Amino acid sequence: MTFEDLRQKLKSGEVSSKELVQEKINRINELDPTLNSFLIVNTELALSKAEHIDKQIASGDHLPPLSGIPIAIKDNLCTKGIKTTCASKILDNFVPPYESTVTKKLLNAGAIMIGKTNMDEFAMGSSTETSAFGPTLNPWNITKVPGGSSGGSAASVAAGLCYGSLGSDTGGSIRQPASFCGVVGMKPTYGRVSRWGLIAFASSLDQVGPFANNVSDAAEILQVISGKDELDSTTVDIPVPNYLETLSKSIKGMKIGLIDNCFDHEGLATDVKESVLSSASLLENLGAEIVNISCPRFNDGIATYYVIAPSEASANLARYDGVKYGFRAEDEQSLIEMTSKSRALGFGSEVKRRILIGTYALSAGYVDAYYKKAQQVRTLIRRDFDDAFKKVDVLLAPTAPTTAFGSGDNIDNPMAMYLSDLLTIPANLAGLPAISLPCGFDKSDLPIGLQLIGNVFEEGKLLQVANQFEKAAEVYKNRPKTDFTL
Ligand SMILES: NC(=O)C[C@H](N)C(=O)O
Repeated sequence: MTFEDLRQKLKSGEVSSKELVQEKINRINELDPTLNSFLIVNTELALSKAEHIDKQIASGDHLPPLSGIPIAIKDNLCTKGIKTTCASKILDNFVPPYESTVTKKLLNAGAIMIGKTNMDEFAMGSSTETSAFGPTLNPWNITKVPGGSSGGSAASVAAGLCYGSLGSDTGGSIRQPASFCGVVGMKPTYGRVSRWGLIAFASSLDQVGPFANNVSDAAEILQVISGKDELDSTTVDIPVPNYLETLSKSIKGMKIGLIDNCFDHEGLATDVKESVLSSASLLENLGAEIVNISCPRFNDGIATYYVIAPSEASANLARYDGVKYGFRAEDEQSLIEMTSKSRALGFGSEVKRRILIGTYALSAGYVDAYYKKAQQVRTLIRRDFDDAFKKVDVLLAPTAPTTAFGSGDNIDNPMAMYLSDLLTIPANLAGLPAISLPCGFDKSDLPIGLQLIGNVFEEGKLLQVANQFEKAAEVYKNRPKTDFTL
């Protein structure tokens, strides 16, 4: 069911919002003890909001678009009066006194926040295994990871525990879990969506975006959360187009570029390669022209990102000093001791690794060799994209080199874990919008993700191509068999 179907059913009285919420809560109670995709479920609040909306529907009020629809929120978005932990021990007791802009916009659009979803600690990871509150499992196969860092947001949509969710994407954290869990996930252009109230990881890269069961629902969520925000000076004052209006336009004559540098990687799984290439043929059948495009610096993205992102993280995470908020170590004799101990006990090992790498890359004597050099390569990567978009409308690549890997497989091997972001990172470094949507399954029946990358502020084109693909490929008809608790 799409949001449009739900709206019709709510309007005709075939179903009430309270029933929708209750159904999701029952499903969470049944499946989430296994999946662990939620950190908090707002049962009382969600049900009372639903009752209120049902009354408004009954009295014939004209209601905003997402009214009565249960949506989940990644736990790095501040929610007023509701604990927001970033899946870290250091924020375990943090109750924000304010609401993030994106959640405020969703609430104003009538959505019901059913709960806060699990994630890698501070969004650092690609498997949701670095959460201080236990890993999330993949609903397609519970021995596999759901991807990360927004693994809870992806798994909860895939398992039908909510109708859509929000995640954040710094190096692939929306698209890679969307790919692993067989749902749609989109990272908007840097500046399209406000980050006010998003707990910062790497501020020149972080973006908030939607997860959904289908492209039109993702477009609806994006529509609601986009736009200039006085509280985030990095948002850009460019009118937000009506994404739904262009969704069903034909893609005839559109030029789609296959990034050929993506396809010659030894780490690219054969099933993934074949499925993505046959998706390109399907787009060709729909009237698009497929062109080979070279982005020579594409594969340098990963080395660049793992200098820039930790550098920014080391600065952003300096605020967790045991004084202002969060966890504080007891019985220390001096301020320095208290701060070091609070950080030593409060942060997990991946977060510490990033802080160490970032502090090193920014230190006097090394900053030019690492941080400055990485920024220079970042510019070259962006220029490759600028050249590519002179020739094509949209670029096409796999979302991740593999399908979901096994729980525990990469957790002790950070390099292997980082490689999962190989194909998603370049869009973050260049600030470009990108979407992942299901395009097939591998031999073990795990979902494969197709990635489309667009020019700045061309989310509309991405959604249009994605929607046409989705309608033709019908991959979404397969759902995970969530009988793992039986
Ligand atoms: N945050 C992200 O976008 C995920 C990326 N895997 C990282 O660990 O940095």
